[in-house]
Amino acid sequence: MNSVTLQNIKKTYDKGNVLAVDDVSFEVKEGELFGLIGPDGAGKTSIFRILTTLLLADSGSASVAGFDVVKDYRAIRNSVGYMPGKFSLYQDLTIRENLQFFATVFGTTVEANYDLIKDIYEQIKPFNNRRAGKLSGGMKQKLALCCALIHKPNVLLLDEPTTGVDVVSRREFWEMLKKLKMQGITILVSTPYMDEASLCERIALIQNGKIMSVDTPDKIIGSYPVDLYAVKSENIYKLLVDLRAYGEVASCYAFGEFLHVTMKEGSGAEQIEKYASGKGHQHVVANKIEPGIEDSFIRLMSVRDATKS
Ligand SMILES: Nc1ncnc2c1ncn2[C@@H]1O[C@H](COP(=O)(O)OP(=O)(O)OP(=O)(O)O)[C@@H](O)[C@H]1O
Repeated sequence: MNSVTLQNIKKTYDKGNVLAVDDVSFEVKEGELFGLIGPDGAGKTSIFRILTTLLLADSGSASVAGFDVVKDYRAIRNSVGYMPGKFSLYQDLTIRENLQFFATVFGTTVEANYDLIKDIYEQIKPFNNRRAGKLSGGMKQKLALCCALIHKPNVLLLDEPTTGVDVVSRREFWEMLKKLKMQGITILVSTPYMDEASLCERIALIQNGKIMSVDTPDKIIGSYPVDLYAVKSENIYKLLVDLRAYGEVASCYAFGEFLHVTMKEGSGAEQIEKYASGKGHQHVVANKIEPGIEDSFIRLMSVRDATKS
């Protein structure tokens, strides 16, 4: 059974001039940890706001926990835990007061649902009397997650929960999500960090409001259709310019200290090295590598742009 479904959802702003969500369809299965992965402005927040009944789509339909986002908006609000991208807690209330506030809004108490939040809450409990505005990013994120869980939702919708949070807190957060998933909660989480894709069971890659692919991270990476090379030399910027001008190169982009390069048919690492050396580059290294999600994302984007033009 699906816990979240979107069918042909479209959303525009500014009287139709900004197309934020472009005919988006995907499903999140019950109990799944599903990632919506895309850069800033891709349309993630608009999708979350539509799913949490805070925004109406122009067209299409969507349901969460079996409830239609338009007809059954009241029921959705009770069965969904939502953690918005922007910090949503009351800055002037303490940790304890924020939790109590959210519990009261949902007609419950912190004590009644303690089991579900216990592991997360106990990490911030020593700071119970600190105002939310004075917490670190990681602590705010834990408190926001506790507040989103306080009414025992079946589905958690987390919009960029790890944005701006340090690496250790990000890792801890994903561990918490895995534990919540094990308790049967369906989780839809968005992130601009491609490295977090591998922590999800399935992902949807989104760019400019359009879903480019929906599958497991392994399958998306496995469907990368050509060989990929990591290339470097002593002058990486000149190498980028030279390789982009080389007729045998299909794509070339900077990736950390390397360039990631794909070639037109029949060409390989040796040919890259020979060409670069011929252009006067020193210490040229070209190795065939396994692509990652970011490479798949870039390729899907360029394929889509090529079919558009
Ligand atoms: N209220 C609004 N009025 C006009 N344009 C908007 C509005 N909200 C979002 N947009 C535009 O819609 C597009 C999608 O924005 P959205 O916030 O849904 O994306 P996002 O992937 O969540 O990115 P971000 O992390 O930057 O919020 C962007 O081009 C954004 O500028």
